[in-house]
Amino acid sequence: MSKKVALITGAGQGIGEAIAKRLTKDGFSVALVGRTKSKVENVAKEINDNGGDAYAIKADVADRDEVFAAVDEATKHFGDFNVIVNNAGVAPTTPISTVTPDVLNNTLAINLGGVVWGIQAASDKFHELNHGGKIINASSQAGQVGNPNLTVYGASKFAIRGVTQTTARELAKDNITVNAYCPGIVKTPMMDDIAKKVADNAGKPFEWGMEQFSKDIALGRLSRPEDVAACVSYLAGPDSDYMTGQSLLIDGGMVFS
Ligand SMILES: NC(=O)c1ccc[n+]([C@@H]2O[C@H](COP(=O)([O-])OP(=O)(O)OC[C@H]3O[C@@H](n4cnc5c(N)ncnc54)[C@H](O)[C@@H]3O)[C@@H](O)[C@H]2O)c1
Ligand SMILES: CC(=O)[C@H](C)O
Repeated sequence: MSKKVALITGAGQGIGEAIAKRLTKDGFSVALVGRTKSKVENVAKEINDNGGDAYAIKADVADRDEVFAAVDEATKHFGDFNVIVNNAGVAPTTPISTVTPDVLNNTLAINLGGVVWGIQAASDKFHELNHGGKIINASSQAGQVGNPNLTVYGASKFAIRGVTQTTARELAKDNITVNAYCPGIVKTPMMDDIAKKVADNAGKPFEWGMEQFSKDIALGRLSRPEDVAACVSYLAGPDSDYMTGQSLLIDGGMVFS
């Protein structure tokens, strides 16, 4: 039986890389999408060198045409298309006084636009292939509770939960599920960058910046990209066939009042 095909955006590092490797372990062929071709090519090579079936595609998720082209290219390469993980995102640190039209528009174009174009391209492809599929979106704990200094980022992540619910209701009749994952504080370049900027703004060391986000974690440790990938593995697999419109909080034991 041929392998199922998953496309992961932002797969050149961090959580996206971990998802690509986990879905490979789960038996998927994986298309890795990123703005920087060399980054996704490096991850694809590592996966293929270890017996996987990976293919790298350059695309900017803020560009609707490039997202549609990436889904078409993945389908042409592998011969089918079953799962999309709209993982790519950016996380500017924006105390409210610093928000500019460019930061707002650019962040929403990537974090929200990238998810909307991914949902649109994937659902169109599932209809064309005359079968259902799974759409999985990256939200965040910052899309469940307000984090100081993350107004723009948090707004985009709250929005993804709404888009997940609306499109889940629209697409359910075609056996297409739409869910989101909401990681807590995960040790990746994105999180390091946020912690550094928050610390710099306060004139404090990097460790203080990270502490501002990790002090609420009951387990007392940051999440790892592979912890998030385990949740996406569930959402991409048959055990979640009955679920849609959900935003799963994988918060590393953060306890929200
Ligand atoms: N790290 C965390 O603590 C955390 C927590 C909750 C949610 N998330 C979410 O998980 C996802 C991955 O986060 P991460 O920590 O791995 O981030 P990261 O910055 O380490 O990696 C993100 C990847 O996405 C790519 N990317 C960014 N903009 C793109 C675009 N326009 N087109 C294509 N690729 C693009 C980047 O090049 C990078 O390779 C993001 O959506 C983020 O919001 C992260
Ligand atoms: C701070 C946070 O929740 C991440 C970046 O989504």
